[in-house]
Amino acid sequence: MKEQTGSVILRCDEVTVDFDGFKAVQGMNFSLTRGELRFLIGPNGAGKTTMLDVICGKVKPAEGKVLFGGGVDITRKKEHQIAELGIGRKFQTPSIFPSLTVFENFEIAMKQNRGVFAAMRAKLRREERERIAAQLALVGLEEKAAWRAGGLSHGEKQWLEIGMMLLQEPEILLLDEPVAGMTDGETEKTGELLQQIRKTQSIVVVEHDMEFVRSFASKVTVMHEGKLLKEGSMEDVQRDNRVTEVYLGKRRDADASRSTA
Ligand SMILES: Nc1ncnc2c1ncn2[C@@H]1O[C@H](COP(=O)(O)OP(=O)(O)OP(=O)(O)O)[C@@H](O)[C@H]1O
Repeated sequence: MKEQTGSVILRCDEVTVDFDGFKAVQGMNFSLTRGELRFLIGPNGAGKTTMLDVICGKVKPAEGKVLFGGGVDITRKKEHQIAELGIGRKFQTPSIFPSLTVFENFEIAMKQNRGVFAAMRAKLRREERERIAAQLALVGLEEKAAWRAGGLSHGEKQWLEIGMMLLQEPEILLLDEPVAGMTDGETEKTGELLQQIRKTQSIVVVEHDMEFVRSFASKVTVMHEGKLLKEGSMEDVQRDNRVTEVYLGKRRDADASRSTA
């Protein structure tokens, strides 16, 4: 694993997505290396979520290619095939089982291919228990293993779902606004968790919280109107006039609507 750090794990070449004539993504290039924690930012409607949808197979591009790992073409593969190959997607709303305990949620994630009820009946092997324990510790939910998942805080639910994803052992995690609605403390903890995860996996995060991005990003990709606007360190990105314009323009609009309200 270690010697592979720095090699390309995902490449999107000239991806274009056409929604009935509207090009949500236009000729987008995106490349991710192993062990990277990449932030994908840009104003509303820039095409960020659509890019995640393309990578996980939910949306098929009209043009372009998506290559995974050593160059496996996943452009036309089905969503479940892409998940099996090792790309996990987390959506904004957590998909957990609220009436089951945190531990039971992990148990189901571990045995997902057996179906929910079969998974509940099947006895865990020792190594499976150990993997769950390790995941509980990683996401900081050890002491809440017996809690009903529905009783967790918003942040804890997000961590539970991230932990459940990790039990599937994906090579790439795609996260859409993971800190939306979190407290400052939860946001900080999420950043630290992502830093931990990137030691073994690669992560792409779509994010609007610029404070969070500033604190935890090494490389940032900025999209605007379906295209790549800028890529680099947060400092590089912030210094770029075109990026400032895109964001300031948005702020000016928001200010204008506030002052006329
Ligand atoms: N299924 C769809 N059909 C038609 N248009 C769509 C569809 N999904 C997204 N769009 C449009 O494509 C554009 C890009 O959307 P997308 O959700 O990818 O942007 P985004 O950068 O993630 O924005 P936000 O930050 O607001 O989530 C938007 O104009 C959106 O309205």
